[in-house]
Amino acid sequence: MSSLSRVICKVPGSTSNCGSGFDTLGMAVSLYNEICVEKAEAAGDDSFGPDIFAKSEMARETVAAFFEESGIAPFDINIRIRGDVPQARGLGSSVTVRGGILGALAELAEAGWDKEKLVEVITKLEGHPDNASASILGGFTVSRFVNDPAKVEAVTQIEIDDSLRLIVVSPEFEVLTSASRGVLPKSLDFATAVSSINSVSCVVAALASGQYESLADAVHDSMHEPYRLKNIPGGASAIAAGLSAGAYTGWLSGSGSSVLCACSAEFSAQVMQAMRNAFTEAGLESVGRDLSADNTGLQILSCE
Ligand SMILES: Nc1ncnc2c1ncn2[C@@H]1O[C@H](COP(=O)(O)OP(=O)(O)OP(=O)(O)O)[C@@H](O)[C@H]1O
Ligand SMILES: N[C@@H](CCO)C(=O)O
Repeated sequence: MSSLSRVICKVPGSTSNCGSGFDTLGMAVSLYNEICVEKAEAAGDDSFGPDIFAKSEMARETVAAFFEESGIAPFDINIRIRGDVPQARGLGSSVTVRGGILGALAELAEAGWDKEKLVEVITKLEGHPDNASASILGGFTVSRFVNDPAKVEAVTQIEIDDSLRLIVVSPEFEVLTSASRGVLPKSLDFATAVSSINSVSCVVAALASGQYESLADAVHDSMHEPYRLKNIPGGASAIAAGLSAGAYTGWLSGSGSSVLCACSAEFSAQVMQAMRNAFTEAGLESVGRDLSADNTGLQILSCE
């Protein structure tokens, strides 16, 4: 057993799918949670945040997965979380929780896990790799799987510079990913599949080449957004308003409820205002954030 008693990780939130890149594309964003894992006997005060272990089924499931996967004998811990990633808004909050717990526990128990191992285990827990790859590795990520999205085979990571602004607007209500996956169709017709391949290829080409202006009008998703956006009042209008105000393109962030428009810095203020107005017109309060990509991913902030 290591002599460490407390480890703190910083984990960025993420936007996923990026249009039609369902379960495949993700991007870490400059919005963070910090997760503190401490041995129970070393428990500090609650100034960092309250211990969530007893209250959070997700935390307990993640801790159990760590001990099972590592083969290390379980020990008692406390888990504290603080930060700015809103829960159940399509910004990968669940991965910040799972990633922070696993990253900190792996240090605390000297499990020798690298970031690829963290992505593998989080992907198994989440059932898909898109948010996990982005938040742990940073940047824009393309995750490879064959048939089973819970089993990630490889990840390509691409740095995105901060000239690309990510205007994220989150309406006041939560959408649970598990529920939002339930509204999706069982099959798609051939024309929809072809159009989705075209859209997602254009997004990947623009982001990989750094020619962000070729994102213009790139996202035309008919795989998941139409089914989900109709349950988010103002969501489709917010993306359309952002495009009219000068954004290159826009998408439903993850499974929602946040929507995102990508633009150059000169348009960011007007794009955000237009997007927020669309939610106001739909009768919803919203929070707007002008973000960039995070190219670092999970970081260990301190080990004591
Ligand atoms: N700060 C937090 N503290 C405790 N639990 C959290 C926290 N943030 C998220 N969670 C857990 O994660 C759940 C939300 O996960 P979910 O996958 O539904 O949405 P998301 O990860 O925010 O969005 P998406 O997967 O679409 O990007 C919450 O219901 C809660 O169980
Ligand atoms: N690819 C996932 C991301 C949200 O967790 C989905 O759209 O359901």
